[in-house]
Amino acid sequence: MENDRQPWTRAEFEQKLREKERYYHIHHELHQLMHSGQVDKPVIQGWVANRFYYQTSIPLKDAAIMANCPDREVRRHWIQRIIDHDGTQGEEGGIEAWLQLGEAVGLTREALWSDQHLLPGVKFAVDAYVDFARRQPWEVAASSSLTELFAPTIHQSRLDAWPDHYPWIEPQGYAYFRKRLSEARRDVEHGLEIALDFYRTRAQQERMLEVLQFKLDVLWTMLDCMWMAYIAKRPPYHNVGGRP
Ligand SMILES: O=C(O)c1cc(C(=O)O)c2c(n1)C(=O)C(=O)c1cc(C(=O)O)[nH]c1-2
Repeated sequence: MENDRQPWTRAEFEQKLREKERYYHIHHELHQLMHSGQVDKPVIQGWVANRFYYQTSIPLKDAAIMANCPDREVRRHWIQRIIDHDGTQGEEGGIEAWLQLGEAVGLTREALWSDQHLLPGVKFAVDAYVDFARRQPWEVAASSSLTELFAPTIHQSRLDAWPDHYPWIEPQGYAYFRKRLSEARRDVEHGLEIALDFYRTRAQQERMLEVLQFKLDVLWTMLDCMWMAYIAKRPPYHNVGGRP
């Protein structure tokens, strides 16, 4: 029977989470094209502009988790994620670093802040992530951030491959990816601890795999939308004269 099944041990459960790497957006064809130097400037610009919406939504997502969390110790820890992105006096943070990435690929700050390049499907996917964090128990929402288990590899791969393929990108643009290498590892340590403590029964553990899949779907869907717009050159309303 469903409830009679043994829970996975912590090590087994962590292994199951790590196996989800197979669906990480590092394997999306758009990321593969970007990684192998096969996209042109407008594609990189489109990706940077659309991802900006994700970057600016992450602190809203983390604030929603904190708003639902009665545990002071957890909040003391979790607040660092908001500071990482929003910055603080003397330490500008990830959103500023992403704006510099925008400038390094030839976009203005105004273009990023105005969302003028933001595709509706990317917006829907990112909003679904923030909405999930607002509605779910804080432990569940917290564990959905665990796609970050796989993020240092993708950040490192950009640092390794992009300067050769895209020499026109100004070097200061890479600070964001460098900064995230250590931040993501630290976030994952805390996120894993929460998830491994919270999901105890086998049914709960399996539910956690679905939560992680939801987050993988968010990331994958963002790239599907960008693929349609920038690779297939079929942005929304392309056959009826473009967006109003
Ligand atoms: O560039 C990427 O591929 C990537 C992926 C992810 C992720 O896996 O969610 C994050 C980030 N970057 C990132 O920079 C970041 O700050 C971040 C926060 C979170 C989160 O869910 O709380 N994911 C990610």
